[in-house]
Amino acid sequence: MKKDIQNLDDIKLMVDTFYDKVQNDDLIGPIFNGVIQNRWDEHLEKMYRFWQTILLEDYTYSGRPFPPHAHLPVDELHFKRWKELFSDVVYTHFEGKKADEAIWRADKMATMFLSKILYFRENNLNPLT
Ligand code: HEM
Repeated sequence: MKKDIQNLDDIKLMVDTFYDKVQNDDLIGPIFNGVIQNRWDEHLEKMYRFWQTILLEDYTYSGRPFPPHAHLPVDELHFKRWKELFSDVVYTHFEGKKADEAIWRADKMATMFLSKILYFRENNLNPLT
């Protein structure tokens, strides 16, 4: 039986495994690598803090998640792939309430990011002003 996500080591395993898959994905990998380039360590650190805040209620993240996504060349297909990779990774390693919550939260944020991106794009508005 698998365990649930319980501590920072679990978060690191989830984040490292997920972004490893992301970097090697033919659809979304190039988008991430194009923006992040040689700053992967910094991005991973930030994502540990993000998930630690959400799932462990240890408030180490204080950024604004949406702005870096505002102008990315992405649509529904990219978010679908992101969610597939994420739930594969989470359920490969974990099971339980926190694992389910991670998927649920990611799904809500993906829906929100995509609807904002499309709204601003379709209406020719700048999401960052
Ligand atoms: C196809 C979908 C996605 C793409 C291509 C994408 C790409 C990126 C990129 C390029 C960055 C900026 C890295 C940097 O310059 O430092 C970033 C940051 C981030 N992403 Fe995503 N992302 C996607 C979906 C998501 C989803 C669904 C979530 C929610 C769980 C998420 C959460 C975050 C967070 C929290 C940050 C850090 C924001 C900050 O700077 O504080 N992303 N993402």
